[in-house]
Amino acid sequence: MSELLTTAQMRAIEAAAIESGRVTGLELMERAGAGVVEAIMEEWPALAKSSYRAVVLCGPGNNGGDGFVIARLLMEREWEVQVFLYGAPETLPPDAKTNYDLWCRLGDVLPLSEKDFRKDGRNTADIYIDAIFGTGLSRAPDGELAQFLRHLGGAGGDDYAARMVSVDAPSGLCLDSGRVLVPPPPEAIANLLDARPHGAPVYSDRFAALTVTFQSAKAGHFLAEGPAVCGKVVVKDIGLSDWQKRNLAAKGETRHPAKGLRIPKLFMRDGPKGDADPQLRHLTYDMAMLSKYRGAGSHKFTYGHALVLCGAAGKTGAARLAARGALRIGAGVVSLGVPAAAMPEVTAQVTSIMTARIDSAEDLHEALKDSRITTLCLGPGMGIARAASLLPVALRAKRKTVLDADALTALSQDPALMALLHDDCILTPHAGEFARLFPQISARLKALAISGPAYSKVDATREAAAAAGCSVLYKGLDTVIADKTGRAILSPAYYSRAAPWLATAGSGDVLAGFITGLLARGMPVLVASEMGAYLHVECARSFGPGLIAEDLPEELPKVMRALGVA
Ligand SMILES: NC(=O)C1=CN([C@@H]2O[C@H](COP(=O)(O)OP(=O)(O)OC[C@H]3O[C@@H](n4cnc5c(N)ncnc54)[C@H](O)[C@@H]3O)[C@@H](O)[C@H]2O)[C@@H](O)CC1
Ligand SMILES: Nc1ncnc2c1ncn2[C@@H]1O[C@H](COP(=O)(O)OP(=O)(O)O)[C@@H](O)[C@H]1O
Ligand SMILES: [K+]
Repeated sequence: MSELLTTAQMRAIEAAAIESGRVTGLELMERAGAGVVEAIMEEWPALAKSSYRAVVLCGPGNNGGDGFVIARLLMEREWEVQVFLYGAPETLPPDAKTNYDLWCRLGDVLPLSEKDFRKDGRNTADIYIDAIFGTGLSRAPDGELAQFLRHLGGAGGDDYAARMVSVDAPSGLCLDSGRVLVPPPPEAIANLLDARPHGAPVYSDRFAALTVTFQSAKAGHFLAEGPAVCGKVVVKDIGLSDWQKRNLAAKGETRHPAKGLRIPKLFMRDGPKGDADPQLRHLTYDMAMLSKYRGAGSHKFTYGHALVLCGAAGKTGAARLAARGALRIGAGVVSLGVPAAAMPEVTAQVTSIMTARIDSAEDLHEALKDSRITTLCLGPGMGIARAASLLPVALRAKRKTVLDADALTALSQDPALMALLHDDCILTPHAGEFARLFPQISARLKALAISGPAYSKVDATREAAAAAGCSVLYKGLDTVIADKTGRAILSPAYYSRAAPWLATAGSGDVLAGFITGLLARGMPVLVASEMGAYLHVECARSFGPGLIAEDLPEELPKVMRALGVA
């Protein structure tokens, strides 16, 4: 687990460090610049062996200040360095101005314009440093600057991405939301190189080969367009971990010393270890905790009985996939609740999964008299009408409940059903289902991001969970899981964890099954959901090309063993 920071949290941590008197802003800037140079040499070891040519593009704030440090450090390595500045030197903040002055003893600074930049073959450098905007981006770049960024983004046919190193963020990317900010119409429309219905982003594709950020990755590196434009993200320690740890209030929030803001923390599972933060350990289990008890006295019901409600004949595959996922992940007993007419189809297909005839709400009510059924899963292949008829009984039973697919559609059509959701429910919508369930939140998320911090998928998922009164797992390559109190975990399938083979029919059904199985085993809802999402991606990565949904549960034994589950 690692923590993802918002820009406000980063500022709060930096302010706390500087206020302590143990470090100055200038020292932090020097460490940041040195971190970028180090990351460049690690990424391209050949560059460390000789002197090359760099172009450094500096902006009007401290991101630009980092740029002047980088320019100086590269020149100390006898590189040829060309520096451009967007904005006036006299308005640079103090630390950036100090580094500007230091650089001016070594070389020139040219005003940043596309014309000057392209003159004299300046697009032939070995490395470009994008130090225009970082965490201080407050609105979309517009006018000539937007034009210039589009040029850097490859709009004019020159391709800089393979040699571009962004400091903290590709300039124009909102580090809270991962949205590339877009200048408002009509200017965006006038500048369109690539006409889109809602205006063109400043740039829309891969922008940098490497993005070097400081202390912790920011949410925007892993959300929305962030991964596409950052290339690769490297985090460099600049010595703020004491303050990052201390800046934690009892409920897992960052305090903002200046404004008294309380910002809930955001975690990302990026490995099998869960020990992110002592105060949140209950949320962040190690994978090893999936092991089954080795001593005497445990039996199948120790690991819970999950009931997966199945749809009509010809539509039972989705529920069977979910049930198989729940069983493989370690639920003690898994049953399918099957309509009579679908029973022959289901029984012909399953062996270790049990079946129970459930035609009606009364049948479900009867089945739930068995208190050993701890967990329910409704939705995959169920049909909307069947979901709507079984949901009232299922929700009133107050078991741990996973709601996916048709159950989500049924919920979105009936506010009375929504009102029955409770703490132990988890909704697992993809973007289309999310839009049906939470149309206003979804519209806000889809709107153009013009100013920062832009509304993010984390904001949207937290808001949806609060509105629904239960937990929500909003699927995608940047899956976000939140509970109604605002606790949130990001489960990305990006960068080194990319899992494109998951884009296959039925993979969402298996995810619902994984979460169902973990809930049956007794895990809290948020833990089961984030662990299920993590294992889902791991199974896809482990299997690789050719993956179909059936393979996901079958890959679990190998994946769990590799993650230390005994
Ligand atoms: N916070 C920290 O702990 C540290 C920050 N450092 C660097 O400082 C950066 C943050 O510095 P700042 O807060 O000065 O912010 P930035 O340097 O990212 O940008 C802020 C400046 O850009 C202007 N601006 C914002 N959006 C604009 C737009 N669309 N068009 C034109 N101008 C725009 C603002 O008015 C302000 O002058 C970080 O990204 C990082 O690179 C590092 O030096 C080390 C430590
Ligand atoms: N390209 C991709 N990379 C990583 N994960 C993906 C990708 N495409 C889809 N997924 C994941 O696969 C699952 C698909 O679920 P869903 O949309 O409900 O599909 P289905 O209904 O076919 O099962 C989600 O967990 C989603 O996050
Ligand atoms: K930048």
